[in-house]
Amino acid sequence: MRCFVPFAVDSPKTRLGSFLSPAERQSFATAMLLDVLDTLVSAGLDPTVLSTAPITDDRIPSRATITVDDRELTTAVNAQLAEHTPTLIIMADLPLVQPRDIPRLVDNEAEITIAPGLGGGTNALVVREPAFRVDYHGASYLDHRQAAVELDATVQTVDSRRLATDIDESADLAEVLIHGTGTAHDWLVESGFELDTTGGRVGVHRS
Ligand SMILES: Nc1nc2c(ncn2[C@@H]2O[C@H](COP(=O)(O)OP(=O)(O)OP(=O)(O)O)[C@@H](O)[C@H]2O)c(=O)[nH]1
Ligand SMILES: C[C@H](OP(=O)(O)O)C(=O)O
Repeated sequence: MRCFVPFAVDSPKTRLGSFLSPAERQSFATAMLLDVLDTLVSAGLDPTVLSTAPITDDRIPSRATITVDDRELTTAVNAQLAEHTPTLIIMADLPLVQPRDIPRLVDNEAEITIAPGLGGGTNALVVREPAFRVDYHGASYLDHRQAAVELDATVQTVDSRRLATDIDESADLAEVLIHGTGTAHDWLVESGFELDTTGGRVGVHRS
């Protein structure tokens, strides 16, 4: 199955801006991308990074093809969907996803399969209906369900904690420290992040 991983090269992860410098945000975003690519390759897929700009990190080309499209996310993804289905679109900020999670997406026969993110985004999507188009941001999980209904397409939701955990805000970093096993986890540890268990909900602090 065709598989695209959208990736914003310039100024990624702005919501982590109070914890990470711009260079660190780029480095951490790349670490998460590496985890996602390793998972996809281990699951037998041949991913393409749908990138806003060329990627200079030499660890990426051995894991994926890189396609550069500097249009915004929804436009770039829809251009790919217009060419061919079935297609898997999976985000680059899902470092907890493991190879065993991927068959739940790609082996599903529904015309639209959605793994929602916490907060209502669309973390992964398999499109088998050629007329379907994405509309990201906001509660895009609901928007994508509605778009499928309007096309009379069958919809399946994949309820998975690992697929749902997109790393957007500082509280999400604790999830990577607790459950992560790959490059993003190691990046946080090497950058001095530790769990902060002093308050109510576990967070992170930097030593
Ligand atoms: N190709 C492409 N990918 C994008 C674009 N914007 C975001 N992405 C990717 O889409 C996924 C979800 O991104 P978001 O969490 O919405 O945005 P972000 O830039 O990573 O983070 P914020 O700046 O905090 O919103 C990640 O894999 C991003 O790298 C875009 O304009 N084009
Ligand atoms: C791309 C967007 O991500 P979020 O802004 O929810 O992280 C979405 O899933 O619609």
